[in-house]
Amino acid sequence: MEAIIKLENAVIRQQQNTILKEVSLEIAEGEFVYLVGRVGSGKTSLLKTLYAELPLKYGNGEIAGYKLNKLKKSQVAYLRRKCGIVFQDFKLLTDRNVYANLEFVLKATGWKDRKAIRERINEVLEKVGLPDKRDKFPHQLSGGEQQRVVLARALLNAPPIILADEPTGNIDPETAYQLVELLKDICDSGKTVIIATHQYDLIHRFPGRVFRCENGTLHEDFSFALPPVIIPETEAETEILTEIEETETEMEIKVEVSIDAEVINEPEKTPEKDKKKDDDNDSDIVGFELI
Ligand SMILES: Nc1ncnc2c1ncn2[C@@H]1O[C@H](COP(=O)(O)OP(=O)(O)OP(=O)(O)O)[C@@H](O)[C@H]1O
Repeated sequence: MEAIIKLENAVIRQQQNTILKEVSLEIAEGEFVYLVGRVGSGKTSLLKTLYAELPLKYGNGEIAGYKLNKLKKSQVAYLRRKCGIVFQDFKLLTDRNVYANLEFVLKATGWKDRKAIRERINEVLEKVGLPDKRDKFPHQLSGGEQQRVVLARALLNAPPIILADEPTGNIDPETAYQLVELLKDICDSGKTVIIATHQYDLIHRFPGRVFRCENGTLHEDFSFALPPVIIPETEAETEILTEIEETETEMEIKVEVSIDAEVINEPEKTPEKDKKKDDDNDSDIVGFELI
């Protein structure tokens, strides 16, 4: 499939400082992608480069058909319409309710017809599961609900790409799962989703491609393709998992004991001349006899 995001030997910079270099990646339409890495490793800078808040001066980059290194000022707004942005610092406007927050964005992007605006706002609020919160002000919503409204706002112009920087940063684990599940559903409807996160449990629960910012560059990280950690949701699941863990531990102990027994019962094979040396090194076997 054709890549909707492409970087080739790109240098990601903040002011005059190089944050990441030799960055190459290709992301296809409809992919679910995580960006991980330590604090300050360059995740936000990379996302900001993708939506042209930071300029790309060295290397090549293309997003939704726009060439990042040859971008004209007049194209920036059009490129940004291709990206729904869920960033911590793109907060909701506190002086107006949810509906007015969303209406503001639609009007700013050229929507005029009141009926069409109302229908679109109802659609996105429905999508994020908040149709009954349209009249609430941001301070009347929980952190998770506010993040959903931010996501609804990102979806307004039906962008093919969603860029989310730590979208679950300030919300509790269960609400975080619900938000990422929503992002996954959005991805399954054909959009490309990139999430920068420190929460690896999200990756195990909702697998995707993972890229890691490390040592001043970016590489794809395949270690998350290991079997997922199962997180119990109900008391019954917790009991089953505990039982499995206990059985596994019991089996491990049995195996260890039988191996120990074999070691202890094994006939002496050491030639006489080496016996003294072996005896000196066998303190661990003496320990087994205590079992
Ligand atoms: N506006 C700025 N001006 C100069 N340097 C900056 C600016 N913003 C970030 N940096 C620097 O760029 C580097 C990468 O920061 P960035 O925010 O991209 O990292 P990050 O991986 O997103 O970190 P975190 O996990 O904390 O969000 C850091 O060394 C940071 O200090």
